[in-house]
Amino acid sequence: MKLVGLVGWRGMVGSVLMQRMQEEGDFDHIEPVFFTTSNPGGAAPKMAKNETTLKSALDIAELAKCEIIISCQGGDYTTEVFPQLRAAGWNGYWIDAASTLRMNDDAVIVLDPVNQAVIKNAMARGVKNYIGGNCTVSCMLIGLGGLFEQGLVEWMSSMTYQAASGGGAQHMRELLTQFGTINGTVRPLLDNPASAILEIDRTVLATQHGLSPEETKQFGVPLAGNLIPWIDKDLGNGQSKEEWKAGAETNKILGRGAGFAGTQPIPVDGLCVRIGAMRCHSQALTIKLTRDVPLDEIEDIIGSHNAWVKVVPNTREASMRELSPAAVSGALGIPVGRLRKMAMGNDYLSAFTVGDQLLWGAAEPLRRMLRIVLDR
Ligand SMILES: NC(=O)C1=CN([C@@H]2O[C@H](COP(=O)(O)OP(=O)(O)OC[C@H]3O[C@@H](n4cnc5c(N)ncnc54)[C@H](OP(=O)(O)O)[C@@H]3O)[C@@H](O)[C@H]2O)C=CC1
Ligand SMILES: N[C@@H](CC(=O)OP(=O)(O)O)C(=O)O
Repeated sequence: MKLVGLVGWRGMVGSVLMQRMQEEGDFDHIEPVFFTTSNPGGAAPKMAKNETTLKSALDIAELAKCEIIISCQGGDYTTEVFPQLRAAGWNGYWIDAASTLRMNDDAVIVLDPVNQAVIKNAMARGVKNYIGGNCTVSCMLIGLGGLFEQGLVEWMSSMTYQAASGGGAQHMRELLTQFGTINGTVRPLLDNPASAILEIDRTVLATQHGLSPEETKQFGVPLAGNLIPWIDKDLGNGQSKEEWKAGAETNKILGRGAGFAGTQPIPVDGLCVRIGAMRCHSQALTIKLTRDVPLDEIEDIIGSHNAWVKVVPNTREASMRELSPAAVSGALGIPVGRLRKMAMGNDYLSAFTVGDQLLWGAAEPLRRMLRIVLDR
């Protein structure tokens, strides 16, 4: 059995990956070696077989024994360790959740229900670096992959509603702490049915403005009862890095644009907004179709693309029940709804989609890439 190094397995993304690997029986097919940056020599988790102690994730010689390494440890780790490993002559498969290597020429962004051909082609060429995509992009493509596959997207605008988990575990905790503080200050008023709603509102606002530096350490500003219309770095041209990824990564996943001779990129752009959801990213999409296709055909194309996408009828009841973070959290299904032709013309389509950003947005594409490598 192949030695598979697992780095970052106890973090938030890593824990979801471990859970999915157990559910799918992936450990039956590998000899796992668990690495750590903080506790070398400690006990490996129960999925360990022969190697029951944790190895140092900075030990290049130990890492190099593995034929495949999966890292969910983060970008700083990849930046530090990956070049050293390759410099030491390691020629194994590197499968990574971090964005560090995504746009490199010798790396493929993996989302096999959408770009299996790109992955297979790269494997045939000897490419060894397979990187999970940005969570918003991956969830969008599992939902709308059918339209891209059929060449129906001329351009797309995505307006996102991204969960706290995108920032990491501490961000989720901070969101809940803020909700708790705010609730605490208005609790007596809420308990009194005769209290004035404007007083409650004033108290909430004063509490948001008065949150301590400790309570806004991760986001920098309140997120509870609020939103933040900027995610990731400022690129200096008015666009956030998260917004740039939508176009850059979508096209790379699809095998279009720069690096893919004879293809033109599909413009994908919009605004990325952080909201107070826990772990599901949602997005409202405006899609300019390359031609006017009847709505029932569009629903068929979207719904039949893969096993996880589900078309939600464009009704109030179905949208409220099936098209929300609370409905989708913890599951692999990607609902797509609010499908309708827009006032701008019959070749303008609206859509809304929601995805668990820790599953299709992070862990699942890596897990499936491991199986592709094992099955090759
Ligand atoms: N968060 C997200 O939504 C997404 C993240 N990613 C990528 O995945 C990387 C990892 O993200 P994420 O899982 O959120 O990071 P975490 O902060 O949850 O975990 C990263 C590492 O922190 C260490 N750690 C320290 N304290 C703890 C603790 N109390 N519990 C668990 N681990 C701890 C662990 O390393 P050790 O065991 O060595 O101490 C762990 O592997 C990101 O940097 C990013 O590159 C990709 C897509 C989405
Ligand atoms: N930036 C995403 C999470 C993430 O980790 O993205 P990436 O893998 O592209 O760095 C968010 O904040 O929601």
